[in-house]
Amino acid sequence: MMDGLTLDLDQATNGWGNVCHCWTILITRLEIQVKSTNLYATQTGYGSSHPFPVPVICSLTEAKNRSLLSDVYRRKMVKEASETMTLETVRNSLNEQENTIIYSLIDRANYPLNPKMYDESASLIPGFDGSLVKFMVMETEAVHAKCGRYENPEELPFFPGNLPSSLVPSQEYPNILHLTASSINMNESIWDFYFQKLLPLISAPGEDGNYAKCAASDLNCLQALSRRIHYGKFVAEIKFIETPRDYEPEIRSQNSSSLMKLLTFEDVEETVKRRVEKKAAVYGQRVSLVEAEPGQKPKIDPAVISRLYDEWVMPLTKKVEVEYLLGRLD
Ligand SMILES: O=C(O)C(=O)C[C@]1(C(=O)O)C=C[C@@H](O)C=C1
Repeated sequence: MMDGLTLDLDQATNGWGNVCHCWTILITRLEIQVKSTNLYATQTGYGSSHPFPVPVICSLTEAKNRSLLSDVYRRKMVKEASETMTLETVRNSLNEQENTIIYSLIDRANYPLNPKMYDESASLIPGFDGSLVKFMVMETEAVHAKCGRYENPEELPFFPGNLPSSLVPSQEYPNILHLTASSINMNESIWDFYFQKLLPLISAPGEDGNYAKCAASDLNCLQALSRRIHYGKFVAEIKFIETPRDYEPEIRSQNSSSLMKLLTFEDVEETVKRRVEKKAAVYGQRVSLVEAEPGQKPKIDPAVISRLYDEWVMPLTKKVEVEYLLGRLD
């Protein structure tokens, strides 16, 4: 029997209380054992077992109100995630996310503008004070919240007020971000540019009344754009971790414009603009088994996608990066 600290299993394992046989996880320097209804934590690496230092357990429990087990496990995942994430891997993720954005916009371009859907005073939903699209987004976000969507640090709601809590068992996301990340939400700006600037550029004027599908398509576009832009938090974290000495003085002096300069790579931005334009041309092709008529237009104007990135997506991503860095040492 090892030396150790005995904790109530339910409290310690956050409801993983049905474990009834010996179960061991080895986490770098810590060995956690769950036996029957007790959890034992010891430091490993010494010939014999040593008690886990009580102050650490207390501070974790108090600070996070989470179990020792899941907290240590979370730290392990964070460590692994931050070891595997590099500027190259986060840029690869941004590259992948372009595909989702472009496909979603191509889908939205299948419908006309449908302006009535966005009219706050059209009263399309009895008893709801707002547009149909707002209703669709709010209701969908409520269902997604119940299914745990916003527990994921990559996902942010457009209407965060009064969202229901998650009903599903808590999922441990390998969140490498500093706590300041949770206070950054640019969705209001995304909502504004999407409806006011972008939508008129990708959809033809007119109404087809296909509101449910069209609003669902809007939501897909909004979510894809939001995820991409807020991914700037991860990009900023990696940049900070890779060269903290460059960033620390500017963060301490809260110098936003210097931070902006430090994190800007104009050559990368040019590559992104050219790449998304090319992707839009390829993904938006009309495929036919007979010879295509000459001069057929793609489903979406590739120049609009390049402009989307130039004027809105990349500037907002950088704004997220700056905001994140400003709070990175808090
Ligand atoms: O790749 C980076 O370094 C990023 O910060 C991402 C990003 C972008 O939004 O695509 C933003 C700023 C840089 O100037 C280049 C590209």
